[in-house]
Amino acid sequence: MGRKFFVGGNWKCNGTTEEVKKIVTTLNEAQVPGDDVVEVVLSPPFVFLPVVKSLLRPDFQVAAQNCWVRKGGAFTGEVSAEMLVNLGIPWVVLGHSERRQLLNESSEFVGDKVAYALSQGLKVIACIGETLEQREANSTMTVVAEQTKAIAAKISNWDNVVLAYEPVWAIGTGKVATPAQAQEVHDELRKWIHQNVSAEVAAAVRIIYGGSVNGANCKELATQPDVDGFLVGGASLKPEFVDIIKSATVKN
Ligand SMILES: O=C(CO)COP(=O)(O)O
Repeated sequence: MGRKFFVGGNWKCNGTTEEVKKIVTTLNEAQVPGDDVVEVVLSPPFVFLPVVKSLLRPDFQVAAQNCWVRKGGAFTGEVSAEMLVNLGIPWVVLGHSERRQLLNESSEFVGDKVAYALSQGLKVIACIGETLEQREANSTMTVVAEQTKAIAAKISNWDNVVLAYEPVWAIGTGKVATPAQAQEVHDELRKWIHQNVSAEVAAAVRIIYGGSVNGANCKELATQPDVDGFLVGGASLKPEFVDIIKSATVKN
């Protein structure tokens, strides 16, 4: 059983209603492989989720960029997993490095969020990745294993999890990981999952790459055997996102 290619578009904290509608129109008109070949998930800011969901072609899905760690209640400014389910939002991005770094989300907190979101029926794009300092200190695998372990410790079913390897030094920098660098970490991560979770999960879980992916570099990255797709930031706001979706065809 092959792993279906996965392309996520993380719009981060960008967009106006007009811009959002324009991106959706471009994507709706694009000729791309069917959803039997590639799973496409767009992640607009919370406030645009309803409009994107209502206008978007039915073969594409939507994701929130975060949700609260437990059941909703007196948590001003937060959005709960239950609310996303109530709105028919199937996916959520959790543990993005921008939240880990700027908002001090710890690996344990991210693990708790992943577990709670899954328990409510959401599918999760769980992000991990090392900083430049950590890579230069040769601790890439230690870091991503620690981040993955904090998730593995809290969940027992990985069916609804996509793991996004996003090296922090490659995010928004134009400094994309080489295909060999991405493949090396994805391969190591799969081995870690084989040893620490199970052979079945290791074979089935999709590990996608994120960090300066664009229309020009996506194909070569996609040829790597353990790269099962992408989580795209900046380029997901541009028409070249269509080319990134089309890179799924290199797997077939
Ligand atoms: O953080 C990212 C996706 O979640 C990657 O962002 P860029 O593609 O802009 O580098």
